[in-house]
Amino acid sequence: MAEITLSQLAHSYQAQPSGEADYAIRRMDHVWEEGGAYALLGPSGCGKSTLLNIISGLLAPSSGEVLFNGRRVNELPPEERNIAQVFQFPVVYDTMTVYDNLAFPLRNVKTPEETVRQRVMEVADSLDLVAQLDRKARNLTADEKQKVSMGRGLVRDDVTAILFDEPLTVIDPQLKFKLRRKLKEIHQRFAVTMIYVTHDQLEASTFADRIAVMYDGQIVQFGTPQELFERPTHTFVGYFIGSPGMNFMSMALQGEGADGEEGDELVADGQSLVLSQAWQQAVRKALAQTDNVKLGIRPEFVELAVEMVDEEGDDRVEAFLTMVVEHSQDLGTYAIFTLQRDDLRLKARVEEGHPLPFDVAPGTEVRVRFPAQRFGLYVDEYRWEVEA
Ligand SMILES: Nc1ncnc2c1ncn2[C@@H]1O[C@H](COP(=O)(O)OP(=O)(O)OP(=O)(O)O)[C@@H](O)[C@H]1O
Repeated sequence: MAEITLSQLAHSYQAQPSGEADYAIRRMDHVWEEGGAYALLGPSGCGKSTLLNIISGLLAPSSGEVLFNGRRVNELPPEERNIAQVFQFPVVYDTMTVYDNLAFPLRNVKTPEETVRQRVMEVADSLDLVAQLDRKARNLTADEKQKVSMGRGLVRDDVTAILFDEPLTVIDPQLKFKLRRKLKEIHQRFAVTMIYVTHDQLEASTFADRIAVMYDGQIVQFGTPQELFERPTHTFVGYFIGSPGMNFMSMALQGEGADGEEGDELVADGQSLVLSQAWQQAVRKALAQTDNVKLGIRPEFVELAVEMVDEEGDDRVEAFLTMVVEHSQDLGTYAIFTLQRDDLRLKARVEEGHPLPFDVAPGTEVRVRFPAQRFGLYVDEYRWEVEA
């Protein structure tokens, strides 16, 4: 096992990259601590497989270093890096039995047969493969074959890390949940560093203690599932994590000031928004630097009221405005309301017991309130902390 450090790492598949857009991995520094259960989460094409292949040595980075326990391994070929990799599709020897498939990585490094037997039985037990041990791999279902692939990754206890590249793609949906839990149990049992690549947030959060969210060749946030949900540090994380994702309102100054300069009224997607003093100051400061300023709030934290309340004196609330329910989606135990006012659209999650019914009539006017602590200010897509 090892700590894996990526230092000033960058990779382009082009021989002569001319700009940032030509890089599959933009310059990054990152540390995967020894023994951690990590997920690398991001949309298709963001660079996840490229990053795994650089760690395992299948691909040499254009620049930067990969270090295992502080030692540079750039020059080491994959077989000397001791990384176990499990791919999307099963890699098994069809003519061998399940037992021999699982034993293969151990026998390869001349492990005594008694140890082989012990480890194979332990891994087969963890993955519910004991009953299949004597069967030829070619007679297995796709699910079972992928379990054997995983088992081959897990069987050696001297590996630097195990990298899983979307390992559950071929697995039956009903089994996926079970296998994710299994992998988590196995992590606890064997305490090996695991990096699990996926584009599925549920898969990432059931498996990992910490998730690295990747977007456009960069890790834009590294944190616990709760941190990613509660304090996304990049708009992409807000949008990608959660269902539906975070609401973002583009901020601008409106009206006409003296000498034809831009006005002084703060608007959110064209709507004037009553903001507390601290937030007004922060948004104005950001707008003095860039046009790309957004306020973000998750649908779960948007508060709705049908009656007017005295918000001015309520220091729990950072901002409020009046909107209309465009439509509602009843999802059984909660509902998602789409709220609208001219160009501004927001989603709000409404729980059972709320004074508004899930089938609220479209056109109903509601008071929308944004609680303090739940608001985020995003400047050029990155979060700024606001002292409220
Ligand atoms: N061998 C290659 N040659 C050229 N470009 C490549 C190669 N492999 C990947 N790319 C490009 O590099 C970028 C990152 O691809 P990568 O496969 O690492 O992403 P990913 O996040 O793993 O995507 P997916 O989830 O679809 O596998 C993409 O723009 C992709 O088109």
